[in-house]
Amino acid sequence: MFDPSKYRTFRFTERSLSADGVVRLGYALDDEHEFVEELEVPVPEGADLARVEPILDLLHWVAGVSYYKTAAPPEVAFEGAVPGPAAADFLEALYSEGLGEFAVVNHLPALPRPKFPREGLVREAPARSLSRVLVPIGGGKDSIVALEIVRRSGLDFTLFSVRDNPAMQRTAAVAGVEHVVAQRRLPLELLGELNRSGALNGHVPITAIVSCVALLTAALNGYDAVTLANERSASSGNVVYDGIEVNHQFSKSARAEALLRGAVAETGAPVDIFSLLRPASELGIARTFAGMPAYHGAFTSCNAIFRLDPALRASSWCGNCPKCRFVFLILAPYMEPSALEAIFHKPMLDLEDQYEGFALLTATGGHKPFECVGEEEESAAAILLLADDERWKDHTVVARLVREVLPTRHPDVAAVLRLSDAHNVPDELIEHVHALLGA
Ligand SMILES: CC(=O)N[C@H]1[C@@H](OP(=O)(O)OP(=O)(O)OC[C@H]2O[C@@H](n3ccc(=O)[nH]c3=O)[C@H](O)[C@@H]2O)O[C@H](CO)[C@@H](O)[C@@H]1O[C@H](C)C(=O)N[C@@H](C)C(=O)N[C@@H](CCC(=O)O)C(=O)O
Ligand SMILES: Nc1ncnc2c1ncn2[C@@H]1O[C@H](COP(=O)(O)OP(=O)(O)OP(=O)(O)O)[C@@H](O)[C@H]1O
Repeated sequence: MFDPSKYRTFRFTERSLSADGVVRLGYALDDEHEFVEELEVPVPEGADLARVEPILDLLHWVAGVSYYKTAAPPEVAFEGAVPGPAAADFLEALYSEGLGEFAVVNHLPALPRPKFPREGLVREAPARSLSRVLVPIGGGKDSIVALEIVRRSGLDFTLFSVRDNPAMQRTAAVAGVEHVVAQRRLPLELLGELNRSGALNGHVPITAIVSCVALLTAALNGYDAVTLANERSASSGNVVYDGIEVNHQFSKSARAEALLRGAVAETGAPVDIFSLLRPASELGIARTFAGMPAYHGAFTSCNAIFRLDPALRASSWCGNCPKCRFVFLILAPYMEPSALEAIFHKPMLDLEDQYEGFALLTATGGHKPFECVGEEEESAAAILLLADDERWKDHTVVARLVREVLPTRHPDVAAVLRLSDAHNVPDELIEHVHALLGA
C-alpha cells in the first residue's frame, strides 16, 4: 500500500536536454519512488543549449507538480540549481493554490504549502524586442481568436502545441500557418500503479506546464514571445477552502501570469510571455469567435480531447460536460440554433436533462464546476441575452433558466463585455486586441 502521509521530501533530481530536443525531467519521493518525464521539443541545428538552461530548470520545477501530488509531502529538495526569489514565489503558489482543487477533492485538511529555496541566480532581464512570436493553440476558440489577433498585427508567428490532436490540426489547417508540436510522455503506468495502491491524484495546474514547454521551445528557436489566450474570466475561482479561493484554472489566472513573468525575467532569457485575451471575458471572446465561421468546423473546446490514454480520448465534443455546456451557452446569443447544432450534434439548450448542468454554471444548485468555465456572471449574462432572443427563448432549457435562475441574478451584460485595462499585452498588439474584441 502507498501511504501518502509517510513521505517527507519531494526531490528534484536531474534534468537534461539533448541536441535533438529530448528533455528528461527526473524526480523522487524520498528514496523510494523515482519519476521520469520525457518531452521532445523542436530544436534547430546547432542551437545553443547552454543558453536555455535557466528555462529548462523552470520547466523542471513546474512539471514536478504531477509527481509531487502523489503524496504532497511537506518538503522539497534540489539536487541541481535552486530557484531564485521570483521563481520561488511562483512555485510556492503553484504547489499550493495550483493544487487547491486537488486538496478539496482529496479532503486534505489544508492546501499543501512546501517552502522553496530562493537563493538561485538572478540574471539580468534582457532588452526585449517583438518581431517573432509563438502562439500556443489548444484546439479551442480562445487560441483561435489569439492567433487572429497576432495575424492582424503583422508579426511573424508560428503555432505551437504540446501533443497534437485533431482539433489542433484542423485549426492550423484553417489558419494556414506553420504548426510545431512538442511531445510529452508522462510515466503513466507508474502513476496509475501508485494511484491504485493509494497515491493521491487530482487536478494539476496544466497551463503552467504547457507555458514552460512553449517558453523552452521559443528560447531554443529564437522567438521573442509566447502569446497565450488566457481570458480575464480565468481569474475567478470556484470555492473557498483553507482561506483560499480555489480556482480550477489557477495557472490561467492573472495572478499566475504575473508570477510566471517574474520567474521568466529572472532567467535572463530574451523571451516574454503574456496573455493576449486577458482584457476579455469568455462571453466577449465567444462574440468575436462567432464571427469566424471558417473555424467553426475545426475547433473543439471539450477537455475530453486532451485525455492521455487514446482509448479514453474523444476526438471532438462529448456534448455532456460543463465545458460543452458553457461554450454552447456563450455562443448561443451570437449564433443560429442550427449552426450550433451542426457543431455539437445536439440541441443542448433544448434537452431537459441538461438543465441542472446549465444552471450550475451560474452556481445555482451548487458551486461553479471545477472545469474551464467562465464567471457565473457571464453565464447569467448569456441567459439574459437569450431571454429576449426569438431564436432561442422557447428552447426548453432557456425558458426554464429564465424562469428559475434569472430572477435571482442581475447580470450587467455591458460590463461583462467591456475590455479591461489590466493586462500585460505590449503596445504592438493591444490595438489589435481592441480591434477584434471591442464592441
Ligand atoms: C483531459 C482532462 O481533463 N484530464 C483531467 C482528468 O484526468 P484523466 O485521468 O481523466 O485523464 P488524463 O488527463 O489523461 O490524465 C491521466 C493521468 O495523468 C495525470 N496527469 C495528467 C497530466 C499532467 O500534466 N499531469 C498528470 O499527473 C492525471 O492526474 C491522471 O491521473 O482529471 C485529472 C484529475 O482531476 C486532471 O488533472 C486532468 O486534467 C489534465 C491535467 C488536463 O490536461 N486538463 C486540462 C484540459 C484543463 O483542465 N485545463 C484547464 C486549465 C487549468 C489550469 O490551471 O491550467 C483549462 O483549460 O481551463
Ligand atoms: N496542449 C496544448 N498545447 C499548446 N497550448 C495549449 C495546450 N492546451 C492549452 N493550451 C493553451 O493554453 C491556454 C489556455 O487554454 P484554453 O483551453 O483555455 O484555450 P483554448 O483551447 O484555445 O480555448 P477553449 O477555452 O475554447 O478551450 C491557451 O493559450 C491555449 O492555447
